[in-house]
Amino acid sequence: MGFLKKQFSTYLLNTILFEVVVFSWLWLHVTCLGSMSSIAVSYGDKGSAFCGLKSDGSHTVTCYGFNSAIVYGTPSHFPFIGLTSGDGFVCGLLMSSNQPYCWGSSSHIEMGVPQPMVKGAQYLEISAGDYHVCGLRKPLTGRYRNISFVDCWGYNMTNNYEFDGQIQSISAGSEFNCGLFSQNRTVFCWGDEVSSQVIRLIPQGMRFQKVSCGGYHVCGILEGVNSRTVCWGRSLDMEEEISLIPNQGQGGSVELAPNDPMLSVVGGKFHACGIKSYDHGVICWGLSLKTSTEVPKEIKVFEIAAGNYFTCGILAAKSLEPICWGVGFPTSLPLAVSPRTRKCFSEPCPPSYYEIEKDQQKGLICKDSNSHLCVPCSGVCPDEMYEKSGCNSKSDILCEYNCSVCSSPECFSNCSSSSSYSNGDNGKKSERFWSMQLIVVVSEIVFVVFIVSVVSITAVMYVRYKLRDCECSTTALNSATRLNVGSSVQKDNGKIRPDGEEFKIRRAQKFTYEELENATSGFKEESIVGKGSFSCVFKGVLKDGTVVAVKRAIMSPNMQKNSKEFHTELDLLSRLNHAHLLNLLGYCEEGGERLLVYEYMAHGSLHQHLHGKNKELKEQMDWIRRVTIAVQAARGIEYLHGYACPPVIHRDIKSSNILIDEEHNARVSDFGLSLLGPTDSSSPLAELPAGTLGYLDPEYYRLHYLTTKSDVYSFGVLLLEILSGRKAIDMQYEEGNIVQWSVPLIKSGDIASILDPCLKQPSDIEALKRIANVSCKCVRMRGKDRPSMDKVTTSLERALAMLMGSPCIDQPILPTEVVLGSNRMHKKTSQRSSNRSASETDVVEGEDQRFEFRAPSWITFPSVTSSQRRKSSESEGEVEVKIEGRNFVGGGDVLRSLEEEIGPASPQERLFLQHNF
Ligand SMILES: Nc1ncnc2c1ncn2[C@@H]1O[C@H](COP(=O)(O)OP(=O)(O)OP(=O)(O)O)[C@@H](O)[C@H]1O
Repeated sequence: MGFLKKQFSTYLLNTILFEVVVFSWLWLHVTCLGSMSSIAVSYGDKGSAFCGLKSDGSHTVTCYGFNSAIVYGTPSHFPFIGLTSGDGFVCGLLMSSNQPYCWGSSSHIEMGVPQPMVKGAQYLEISAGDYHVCGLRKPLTGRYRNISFVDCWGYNMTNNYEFDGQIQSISAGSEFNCGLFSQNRTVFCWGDEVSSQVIRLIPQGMRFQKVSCGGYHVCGILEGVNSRTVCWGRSLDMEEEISLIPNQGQGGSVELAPNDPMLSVVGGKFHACGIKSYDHGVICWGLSLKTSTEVPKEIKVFEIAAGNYFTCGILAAKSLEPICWGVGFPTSLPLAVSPRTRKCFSEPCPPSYYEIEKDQQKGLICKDSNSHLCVPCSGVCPDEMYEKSGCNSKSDILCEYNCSVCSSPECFSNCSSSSSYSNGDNGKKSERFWSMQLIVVVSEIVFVVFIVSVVSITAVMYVRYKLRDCECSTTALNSATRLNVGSSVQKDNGKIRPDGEEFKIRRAQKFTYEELENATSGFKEESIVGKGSFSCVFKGVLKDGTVVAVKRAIMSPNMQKNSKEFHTELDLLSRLNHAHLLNLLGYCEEGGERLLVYEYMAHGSLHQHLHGKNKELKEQMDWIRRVTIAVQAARGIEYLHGYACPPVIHRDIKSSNILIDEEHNARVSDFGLSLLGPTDSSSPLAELPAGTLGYLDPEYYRLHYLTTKSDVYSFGVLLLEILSGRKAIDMQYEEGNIVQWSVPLIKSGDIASILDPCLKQPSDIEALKRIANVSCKCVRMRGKDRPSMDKVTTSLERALAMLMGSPCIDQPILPTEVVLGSNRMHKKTSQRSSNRSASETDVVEGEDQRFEFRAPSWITFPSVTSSQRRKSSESEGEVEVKIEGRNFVGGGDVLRSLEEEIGPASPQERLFLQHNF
């Protein structure tokens, strides 16, 4: 960008040159609503007025305008040092006594010399606000030289103010005043702060040349060659019922001063204007009334003064005549005003002064007609300009834009506009300029686009890099689920890879078949601890003495299915790590053998405890232990949904998949049916739903709409199982389906009748009531109406705390042992909060579904050979029905309520539902 600009600048330097004549006076007094100057403008109900010191050198004042009290009350014979004005009045600093003298129609300012007056007080400067005027006393000498006094008269201000330190100048705002300390050049303000806040907002550590107040703001010109302007305060009085618009080309806030170097600034009610130091042009900013006239273009002025909504200046080029803009200014001003800085010399102007040209001297008379009327030369040229010719007795310094270092819009526009005025081949130069400018603009756009692209690409790559583990995992699973058993190769995106080669097995150890055979004493019958749909589970002892459970895939004709589930579980368990998930220790894959090695769960499954023949075992499962297990299982599932990356939907939550370790902690097991998500939510479900009868989410079955809420449904059934001690489906009862039986009872408030009769009811069943309510919400027909697992966990934790008699049910009793083996990119946004109110203990209604998706196309459900299978658990001989298809028979009311909620079922679905419920 800089390179292009440089080329452009060089080009401009060679082709464009134009000149700007700059006038400047080294010292001009600042004016505000009424700071002292050779001109003053009054405003208010009685009309505006313009007063100026006559140009004949008499220092007497003449006023014009609509306020007759000012115009006719003008003390025309008193010479004044300077003038100031406010709402309906004008004051002048008398040359004879250095005291203020005021006239006009103000009810706050006395006509004549304002009283009370400190005897003998002489003033260096006076300045008027809306309804008051202040005078800066001449500096004291001797031991009081470091004390300054300011006397004020008028509304709310009549007082003598004492300040430590010498004050260089003062300026009055609407109802406040500011001063500038001579020594450190800092600004201080006093008076009413409420509407302006100018005291609080004073910029710290800045040194000012001048300061000037407006209605509710202050502007100061900073020290230094740049003479930058800084404004602060509130430009807008909220109580004003007037419509204000930003000044043309400038921001709406008066605090946003332009960067141009300034000679002086003045403040109106909501606006400010300044004289630019390099060309004496005027620039205004802030807010003005809609009907305001703009600053006349290309005027050059010696001095300016601001009223409330208008500003007046003394034209430098047109016989020193006044000119005003804004709203409500006095019109037809025939007055020529002498610049306060003019001097008459008998000799030609001395160094740093130059003579005002004769044609501009109309009306400006020196006492001696042979004298030379001189004014001070301007200071130095601003940054973007250079001094083309210096100050001499006949002319001011001449500054010219240095087009090679343009940075401001003014500089650019001046440089460009000058091209059309340069002599010779003007047209061509202009054309070249604009074509060059076009090139520059296009180049800049291309450059910006390039930078944005580079930054975006870098950001995307960085994010991808950070997410690489997550993606890898998906890929691995993707591959795993596509694996074809029976052939030693698999296809993935057209690439042929050796079977299982790319599995990312991190912690799982690879065992030989022989090792596991030895550990289980040759897989003998006595070692079997359980049987699943596709596997037998054996207890075994490894060489190092570790007791393990070895899950051996049943050798079936459907090898592809076995292998698929084997790899799904292998892959999932390898990447998951949580205190309440069953840990995978290793695996073996040799020939047709598929074996997974787990930690051994000494106390079997929750199903065995709840529904086993051993009554003692069931009774051992007291309420606290049951709810503890529920909380732990909930945490495990919550981890799968919220923390695992990618999130995992278990799909087969049931009591036989909740195992219990030596310390009676629950572990969620059996990931054979688990799916990873989320992925492309628009992908249709590839195959049929799977799960276990009684636990299966009806919405998932009906609509194939798989979400984490499907697990929530199953978990709800599990909770009902824990509370009632009944199986999910138990045909020995009239109401065989646990949901159908218990939910109406819970809803009617009859909790006691669903509680397990094997256990004594706790004295306070409130905790169990809460759990029952949670389970009801979990088994709602629509997934989106069910709570998320984190909400369920929180509710259960609180219920457990209650059950254990914890004084503070907001604090979970069990530590949350989330061991994050996978990254937390998918960590839920709604973290459980321990400081929720007790009223929130119930799960939130209408919870959003965080990982709602349709199963992606790459997921293949276990293929179905039989629509319904019976699985016998070796250890308990119980019967559990597992479904993977739709061919079912049976009946029930649930179907009706489901139909009411999610629409009528197809004949096939009706069969399933009738059978299932
Ligand atoms: N790590 C283990 N420690 C002790 N017993 C276990 C272990 N894993 C499984 N079991 C026992 O083996 C039984 C069968 O487990 P498995 O995970 O193979 O099948 P399932 O989940 O019960 O049935 P399905 O696979 O059809 O869903 C369990 O119910 C449990 O009793």
